[in-house]
Amino acid sequence: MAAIEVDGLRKEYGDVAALDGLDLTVEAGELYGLLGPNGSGKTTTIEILTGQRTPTAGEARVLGTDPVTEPIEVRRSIGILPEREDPPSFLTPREYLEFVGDVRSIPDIDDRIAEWADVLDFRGILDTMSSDLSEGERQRVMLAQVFIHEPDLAFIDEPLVNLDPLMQSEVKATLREYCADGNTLFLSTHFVEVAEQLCTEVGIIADGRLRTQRDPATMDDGLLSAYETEVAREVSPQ
Ligand SMILES: Nc1ncnc2c1ncn2[C@@H]1O[C@H](COP(=O)(O)OP(=O)(O)OP(=O)(O)O)[C@@H](O)[C@H]1O
Repeated sequence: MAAIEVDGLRKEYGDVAALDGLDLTVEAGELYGLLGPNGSGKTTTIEILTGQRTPTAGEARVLGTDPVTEPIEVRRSIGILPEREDPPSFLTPREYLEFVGDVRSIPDIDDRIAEWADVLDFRGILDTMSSDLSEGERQRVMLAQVFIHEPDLAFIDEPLVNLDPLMQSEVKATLREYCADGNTLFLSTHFVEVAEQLCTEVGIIADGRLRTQRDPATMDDGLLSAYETEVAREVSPQ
């Protein structure tokens, strides 16, 4: 069974068709990157697949479950980090992750908090109010909440945004390790280099449709060239 299957997904916001017949399949164990320009439909795709938004038409399966009819079941079984999401300003990272532990019924939450604070290097700020954290520190706490319940599949919108180069490299290693253990990651990004360096499979989306889906390592001319061709085709169809 594929981890994610999307068939003819369409989403209209008034006159805007954010998704216009999106088809894609993500096999289990892939580190999948959905790459596309601003406004191409990446966030809308993640919102539908994580049960936050209803499509106008089309179907999807996430770990075999329909996120439209069974959104709570899907959200329980996955990890999610939406774009520009922070821990609550009035809680410390420890309090926030304990709260996540309650919501997700994690019995050994104290041990998991210690483990993820080590992996993502934020042990020193566990008891600092989140309002006093830098953007990169908040991003690391949010990444911890994605993985703390050990989901088989996680969705992350722009995973490396706000992180300094050293932390980007740590997070990339963590994401690769997560997939090497047999789990699946679905990332969205508009950075070609992030997709090229990190992902085992990349789908290029433009104007709400999947243009191509490949392993970037097999692209003779590189991902940037494919991206320019697919996205330029959309901007200038001649
Ligand atoms: N809630 C909304 N109401 C109306 N239009 C929306 C809404 N959300 C998204 N759109 C429109 O749908 C299209 C796709 O938006 P979406 O956020 O999915 O793209 P994206 O690829 O994630 O963009 P970015 O890289 O800028 O985050 C855009 O034209 C956007 O303006």
